Amino acid sequence: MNRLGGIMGKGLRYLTQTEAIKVDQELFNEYRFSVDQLMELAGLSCASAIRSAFPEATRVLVLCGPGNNGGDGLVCARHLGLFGYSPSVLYPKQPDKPLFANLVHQCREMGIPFVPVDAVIPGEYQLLVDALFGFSFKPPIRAPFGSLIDAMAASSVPVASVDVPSGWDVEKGPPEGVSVRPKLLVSLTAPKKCAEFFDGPFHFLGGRFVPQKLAEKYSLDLPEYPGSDQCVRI
Ligand SMILES: NC(=O)C1=CN([C@@H]2O[C@H](COP(=O)(O)OP(=O)(O)OC[C@H]3O[C@@H](n4cnc5c(N)ncnc54)[C@H](O)[C@@H]3O)[C@@H](O)[C@H]2O)[C@H](O)CC1
Ligand SMILES: [K+]
Repeated sequence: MNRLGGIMGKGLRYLTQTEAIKVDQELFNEYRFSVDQLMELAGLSCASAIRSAFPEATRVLVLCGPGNNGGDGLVCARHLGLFGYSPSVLYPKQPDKPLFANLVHQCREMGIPFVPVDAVIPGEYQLLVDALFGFSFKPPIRAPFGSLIDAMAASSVPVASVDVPSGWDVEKGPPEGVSVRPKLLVSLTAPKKCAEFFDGPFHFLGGRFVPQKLAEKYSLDLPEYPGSDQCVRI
């Protein structure tokens, strides 16, 4: 156990950006998972970690980016709704692909509001879910995301980051100056190198879909997930 009650993996490995992309590609190509399958489990694990870390929050704003990290955010929003939270989604750049259009449709049909894009995040939320960028992010940030990341960084509302705190270099961590400082980080599959700079109280591992053979190939040495839980505190 670590000082905050989490389970320490013996030698939990922190992945480089290249390794994270390679593991992801192997899941799709060698193991023939579809992106929908993995995204569903990734987003569910994020919602589960949020339920563990922030059981009292009700109004949650999920900020979704243009890639699969944003897709995880949409799935997470849907599960947060099912868990009894009141999520809203901010989704400035919606890709023109059926996967994302379907996730948006599901959220809308389940009564989840999509809020207009605004650089100012109103104080009516109790939690911000940062699903803007994950392991494919390459600085510098392009519009309109810079102002959103600045607004998140300046907000007094706690932030829960999906996989990588947005705006952070995937390996080198937070940029100089003001940056997003999440209270909760949900590392998916395995933590990325930037997670070594995470200093918030809650670090969870999620994305419980990694085949043993793949974990061994990359020496991931993942901690055991308790029972049927979708996430584990690390
Ligand atoms: N194996 C797993 O663990 C799985 C993780 N999942 C999630 O997928 C993301 C990675 O998704 P990907 O689509 O590869 O990338 P991102 O979402 O990080 O972003 C790509 C998106 O962002 C744009 N972009 C990149 N850099 C910038 C920039 N500087 N400014 C503006 N925009 C930028 C780029 O053009 C793309 O549009 C991973 O982290 C997990 O969250 C899967 O859901 C399941 C498998
Ligand atoms: K993120």
